[in-house]
Amino acid sequence: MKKTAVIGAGSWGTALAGVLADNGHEVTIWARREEIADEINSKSTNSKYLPDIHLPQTIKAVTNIRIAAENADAVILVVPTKAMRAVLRDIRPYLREEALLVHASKGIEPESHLRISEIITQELERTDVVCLSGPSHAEEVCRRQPTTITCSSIHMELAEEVQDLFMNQFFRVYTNPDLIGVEIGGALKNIIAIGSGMTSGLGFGDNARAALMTRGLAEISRLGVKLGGNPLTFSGLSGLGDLIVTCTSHHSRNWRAGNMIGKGKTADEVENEMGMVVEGMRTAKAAYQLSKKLNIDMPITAELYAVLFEHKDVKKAVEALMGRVKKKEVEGIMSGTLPEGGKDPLDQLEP
Ligand SMILES: NC(=O)C1=CN([C@@H]2O[C@H](COP(=O)(O)OP(=O)(O)OC[C@H]3O[C@@H](n4cnc5c(N)ncnc54)[C@H](O)[C@@H]3O)[C@@H](O)[C@H]2O)C=CC1
Ligand SMILES: O=C(CO)COP(=O)(O)O
Repeated sequence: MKKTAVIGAGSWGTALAGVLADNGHEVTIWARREEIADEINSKSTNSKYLPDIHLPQTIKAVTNIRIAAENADAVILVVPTKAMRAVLRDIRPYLREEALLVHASKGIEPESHLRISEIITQELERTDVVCLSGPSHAEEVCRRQPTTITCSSIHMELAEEVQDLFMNQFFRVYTNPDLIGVEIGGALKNIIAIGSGMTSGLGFGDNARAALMTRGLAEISRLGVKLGGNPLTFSGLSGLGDLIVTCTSHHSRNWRAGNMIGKGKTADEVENEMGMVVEGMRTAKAAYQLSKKLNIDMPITAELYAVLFEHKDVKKAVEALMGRVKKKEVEGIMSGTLPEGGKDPLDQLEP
């Protein structure tokens, strides 16, 4: 039994707190708002973020980050990307050096273009962080429905500790040493999920969604490989797996946001209405900036950026994508044009 602190009492932090409590760990969840902590402590519910869900009664909530962190053996950071730096600055004085450090957030910071583990390293001056990422809607995890997920770190022994911490009969955890690929896949699929929601909002069907997901995965992989990710990671749980779960589900806030935009709302209206984080919006800005800086072709991201930040009409964005110049479908070994810096995926397949 470990003392664990979950930092962030939104849907995902609360769901992960439930898994840890099911596994017999002591769980303290840090909530920013008093009323959320009170509700968790008095009723074992978090109705704003997870309506109709009863949490294990052993979960305790606090609003003082020091109390959550100071005795914890493992600290799980689960706040939106835009809040991560401020939370890290608040928690830093109370973190034990030997505490296992995990994050489960999905995003890239605009302007700095840093992944979450890089933000953590910058703010805490430690590299011993593990990322937990994969196809996992909080609403289903809370109902103990079968879920698979990946954890990754540059220190694989720590990833294995996190695998042991979370793994149970309904929550199956794999490890993957490719931290760059795991974080990039988890962050960028949210952009494509917004696009998938838009196609439904526009009244398009399965063909459009399949097109967007497949070509979306191609551009996620293109950027991810350029940044140093393993091409195979993008067809794994944190890549294709998470792309499927977010592009095809009404649980996804990114999908729902895109759907509303497809039906005619502006990005600002949607962000105000959602009341929950829509990570894909800011990540679209970061990915667009990165694609320009690194000269990577990311047409779907570029069109979504124009819709979200330059008021481009969604239908015009679809026309632009469909009217692009002729292209070959496959990059790399099959077309004889391996992306610059990319490794041949066939060389990395295990026998
Ligand atoms: N909901 C899900 O099923 C999954 C979410 N994630 C990721 O987990 C991260 C957190 O998302 P959710 O819990 O779903 O979001 P949410 O929208 O359900 O909750 C966000 C939480 O962050 C807190 N928060 C917002 N701004 C803050 C600030 N400035 N400082 C401190 N706390 C702040 C809110 O009070 C709330 O507790 C995101 O990066 C998301 O992509 C990852 C996997 C699954
Ligand atoms: O990342 C998720 C599932 O794996 C949740 O996606 P949303 O943030 O779009 O709800």
